[in-house]
Amino acid sequence: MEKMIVRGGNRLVGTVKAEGAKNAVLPIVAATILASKGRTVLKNVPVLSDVYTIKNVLNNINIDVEFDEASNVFVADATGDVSWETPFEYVSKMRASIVVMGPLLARLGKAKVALPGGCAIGTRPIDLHLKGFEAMGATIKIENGFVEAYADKLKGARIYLDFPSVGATQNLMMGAVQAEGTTILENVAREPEIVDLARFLNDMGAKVYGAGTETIRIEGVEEMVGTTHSIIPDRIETGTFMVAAAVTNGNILIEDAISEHNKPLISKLKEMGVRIEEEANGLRIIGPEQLKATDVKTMPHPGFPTDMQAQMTIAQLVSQGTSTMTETVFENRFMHLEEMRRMNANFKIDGQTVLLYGNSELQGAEVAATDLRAAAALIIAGLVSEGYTRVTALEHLDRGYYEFDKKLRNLGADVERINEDSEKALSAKELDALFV
Ligand SMILES: CC(=O)N[C@H]1[C@@H](OP(=O)(O)OP(=O)(O)OC[C@H]2O[C@@H](n3ccc(=O)[nH]c3=O)[C@H](O)[C@@H]2O)O[C@H](CO)[C@@H](O)[C@@H]1O
Ligand SMILES: C=C(OP(=O)(O)O)C(=O)O
Repeated sequence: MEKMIVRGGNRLVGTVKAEGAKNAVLPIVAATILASKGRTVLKNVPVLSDVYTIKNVLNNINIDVEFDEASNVFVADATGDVSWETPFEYVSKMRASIVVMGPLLARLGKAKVALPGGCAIGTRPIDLHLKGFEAMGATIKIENGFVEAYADKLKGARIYLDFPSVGATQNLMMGAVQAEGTTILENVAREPEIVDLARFLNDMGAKVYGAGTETIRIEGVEEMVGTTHSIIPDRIETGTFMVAAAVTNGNILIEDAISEHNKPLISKLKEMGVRIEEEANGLRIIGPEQLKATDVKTMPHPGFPTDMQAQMTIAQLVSQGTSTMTETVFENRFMHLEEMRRMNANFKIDGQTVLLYGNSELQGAEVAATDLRAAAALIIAGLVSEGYTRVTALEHLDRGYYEFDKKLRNLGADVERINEDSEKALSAKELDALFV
């Protein structure tokens, strides 16, 4: 097992590049199932453990996949006999695996997928996905932890989502591309990752209109064909570096960052005194000497993203004055703050809202990542804490951040990723020596 050791106190200065977006690539890889003809070539695919999980899911259903880490190119050939069953092993590892259901149902008329269950951030049901498939004529059976769906041919339908769920929007879009007739999806998710998926599907031959708005219309087509597509930059990885620069009084350029995708975060950071400038090849972030307090509420896009909530709370903790953070998307996403208590953070949780008392004098401590964004938030906290912070459970970090330690080090942070056992043997002097 590995842990991240962070020594606080350094400003982040320099250039960092945004990877391809995890939350865009996962459904897009699932969509390659639809291509009964031709190979699909995906570019700008990030090297993340979640990408390997979805790759394994595809391998398991007889799709040929190759991923070249050096070039970030992922190739999928789904022209063979695709199987309808995806094993528990991968779905249990990564909830996003559920998005193979729509493409399998569209292509084969049946799909069997392990029920994903909840995770550290909330219960995460899939009722909206299933209700949508039912409205399109599918029969759903839930048995022994698996959900099975059958429909000789899905039929176009008008479906209103009770909540603009990202996964349900993607699953239903992919189910509808080969359905009979027209599907209208209302109150859908509007995230940039939905738009990227729609572009990809359209390049494969689909007729998807309105992605990025509240209503998506899909005209069913007969056939989907492999294509070439480049994944959009990761707005959450970008946002994570924006916050890291903001709290360290840093000055960094995030190459390939798209400001349009990060509007709510940019607006809040500006309110806190951060300078954000658009440059030809990305976004420059200049953190102030002292951040100002601000109140934030997470919402579906174009609201403030829940995936930036944990990182933002660290900025709020070190800002001047009291801030609030209200989490409306997931019911249990303040777990990182319980860890932050060990780092001397001062806050009070009241239901969905946390009151963050600023000017916290954060102190290094040993803390465990409870989920992916908690991992990034705790490491950012380490950057502005006195002394050493040790962050464990890095398997969460690796789901969504490529070489996070190396990228931070290149920006001047004192961060080392080492084996937990070897760290136990290090004296204080040897720890200091890690960073000279
Ligand atoms: C791989 C991926 O893209 N993951 C993102 C996706 O997750 P995911 O697609 O799982 O998130 P959803 O938008 O579906 O979930 C949002 C809320 O809706 C609820 N819900 C969802 C589906 C359903 O059938 N019933 C239901 O009640 C969930 O429990 C949650 O409270 O969007 C989330 C919200 O922006 C992000 O945090 C995740 O990073
Ligand atoms: C919650 C996240 O991802 P997932 O939906 O894959 O758990 C995330 O990316 O922050």
